Amino acid sequence: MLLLLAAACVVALVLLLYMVSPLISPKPLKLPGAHVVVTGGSSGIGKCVAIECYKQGAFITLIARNESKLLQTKKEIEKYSVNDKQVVLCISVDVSKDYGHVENVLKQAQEKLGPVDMLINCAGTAITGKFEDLEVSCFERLMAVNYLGSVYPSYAVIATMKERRMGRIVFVSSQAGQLGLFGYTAYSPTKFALRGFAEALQMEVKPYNIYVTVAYPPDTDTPGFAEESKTKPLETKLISETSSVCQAEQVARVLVKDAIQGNFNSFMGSDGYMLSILTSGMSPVTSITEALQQVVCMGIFRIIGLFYLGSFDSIVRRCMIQREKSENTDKTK
Ligand SMILES: NC(=O)C1=CN([C@@H]2O[C@H](COP(=O)(O)OP(=O)(O)OC[C@H]3O[C@@H](n4cnc5c(N)ncnc54)[C@H](OP(=O)(O)O)[C@@H]3O)[C@@H](O)[C@H]2O)C=CC1
Ligand SMILES: CCCCCCCCCCCCCCCC(=O)[C@@H](N)CO
Repeated sequence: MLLLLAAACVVALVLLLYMVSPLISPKPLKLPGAHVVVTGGSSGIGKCVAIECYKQGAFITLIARNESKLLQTKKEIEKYSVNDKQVVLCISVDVSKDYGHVENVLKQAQEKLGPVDMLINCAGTAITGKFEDLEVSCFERLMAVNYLGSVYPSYAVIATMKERRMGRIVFVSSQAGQLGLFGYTAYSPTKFALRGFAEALQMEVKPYNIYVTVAYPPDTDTPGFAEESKTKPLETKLISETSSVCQAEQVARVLVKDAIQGNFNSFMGSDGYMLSILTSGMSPVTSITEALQQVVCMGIFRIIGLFYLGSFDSIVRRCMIQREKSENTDKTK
């Protein structure tokens, strides 16, 4: 009897250890003196992320295509220096085209500023429209920029990070990478893809003390967002209004904090919180409180989510009826 009890205790202890081991929080990354690479660093969220890291004492490499925009942003960032050693390096490259090119420029950056401590994959773009209205080439282009454009820089830095047994890699997904919405047939899959990639990569690199973060920002006031809004279908606009437009500085602050702490999930606001719990699936956890919240809240958030889905369906239906009506009146004219 005693033996049985002892065996049960051992089994319980082993099970507990298995459950708790993935919950151990990593040691925060120290930003002062660190080398942070930000792709898409010349505009919007990427620019604010670069400023946030620079303010905390990091050395920055900005990556984007347009050189004059890069130089202008470099000047802007340099206003926030906290010591006279800090450097902002600019590199013009398309992250989505040629892997060899991306590898070369990252090698150059590491020769100048040392090995990369944190890579933030922010380069990306959105095209919205009804499925049949989008050109087929959009699907390839968005996958290339948003997905492969994050894989290539990560591939170029991972070996050194593993050797050094430290590092952070951040992927900027989107709330549209947590649920598919009207108008986002080309964009959403690229952001979902980042999540799958990040989960697989995190499992590989965790024993090397490298932590991966996926950020899911809501609509954010940036030049990219302004551009996207010009051609957005009415349905997408109305559905998106469910959650408010954020400031890029705010998104950047949260993202950098989560990346430093090594949190897998980075979200903002109350719907961001609900979505992240609801879509946590088999993604890694980085704290016991996070795990508990997922276990307790998932069911109730699903119920709330069903109301959201109902309202989205009704928006789409109303827009369709409206459109058909106006088409009919056009015909009778
Ligand atoms: N704004 C929003 O509402 C949201 C945005 N996001 C995501 O956040 C990221 C940043 O968005 P946002 O700040 O709005 O975008 P912006 O359009 O304002 O900035 C995009 C940046 O990426 C660079 N970039 C674009 N394509 C490439 C490329 N092929 N190679 C290298 N650099 C490139 C741009 O520079 P250049 O053109 O000179 O190359 C620019 O620096 C994107 O991944 C976006 O999907 C996620 C959720 C919401
Ligand atoms: C319990 C569940 C709550 C669910 C709330 C859902 C709210 C949905 C709003 C979706 C907004 C879409 C953001 C896309 C942003 C983006 O990536 C583009 N702007 C890129 O430029």
